[in-house]
Amino acid sequence: MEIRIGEIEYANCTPIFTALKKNFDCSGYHFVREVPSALNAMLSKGEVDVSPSSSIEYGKSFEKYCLMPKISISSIGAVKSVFLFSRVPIENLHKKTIGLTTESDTSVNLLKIILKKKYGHDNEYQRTPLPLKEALQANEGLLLIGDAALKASLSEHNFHVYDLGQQWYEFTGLPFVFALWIVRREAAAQKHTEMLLLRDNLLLAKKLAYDSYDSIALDSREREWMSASALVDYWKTISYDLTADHLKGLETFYRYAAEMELIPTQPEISLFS
Ligand SMILES: C=C(O[C@@H]1C=C(C(=O)O)C=C[C@H]1O)C(=O)O
Repeated sequence: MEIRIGEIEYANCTPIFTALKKNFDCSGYHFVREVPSALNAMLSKGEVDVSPSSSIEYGKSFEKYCLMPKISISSIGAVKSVFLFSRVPIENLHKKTIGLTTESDTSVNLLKIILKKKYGHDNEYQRTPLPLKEALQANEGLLLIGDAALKASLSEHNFHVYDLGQQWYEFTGLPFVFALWIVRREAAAQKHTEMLLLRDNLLLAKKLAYDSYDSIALDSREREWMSASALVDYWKTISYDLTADHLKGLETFYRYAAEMELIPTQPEISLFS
């Protein structure tokens, strides 16, 4: 049976998907390229079977999902692609309105936790599709993720910039898990053999990717707007693992999210097998 796989259309997903497509038979896979918020919605509705998706999506609806083991999109410190841009220093953002990218579900909640728990701020939030400069005319701050954040950080501007992976690490001393490979339980049951093979292929693809960042960068579509060496640096910054320490970071994130009623309850972690 065919597996429908979500593919985040950001540079952070290029290594794993390139290695998967290059080294394994993908004829039984149908890939859907989208931004994370769209993939979360498709996963929730059953329009894809499995996807790297916002970690908060698992937290919101864990009963209907399980997780691919040993794989994620995380950072241990700075992440380089999840930024709060601000007209004023972060300490002065109390009561200010912050614009939020329409592409994210996890980082918007991470930002709410950081501003509330680390800085003691209360803020208004507003989703906006506007680019950096326009969004910061209407709001005091702006959250961007993924390629838009990478591009904005490479552009010329005079705003204050805060890396949310770094902010989290300073606050908790733990990794931050932005995305998990979330599997719909229904698909895991119906397509069990195929899903087991995908799990094995993915974990091998992760290893192969770690060893071939240079060659993956040379052929990547991101080369149009980012140098190969900057891409390799970026991929080396991201942690694609899901270790006990990552899970500690994830559970800490869920604990804060539940405390702030951003999710209904602390989710149980259940791994696909
Ligand atoms: C590190 C990143 O992690 C992402 C952040 C996500 C979110 O905020 O919901 C979802 C998927 C990841 O791609 C990034 O996109 O820059």
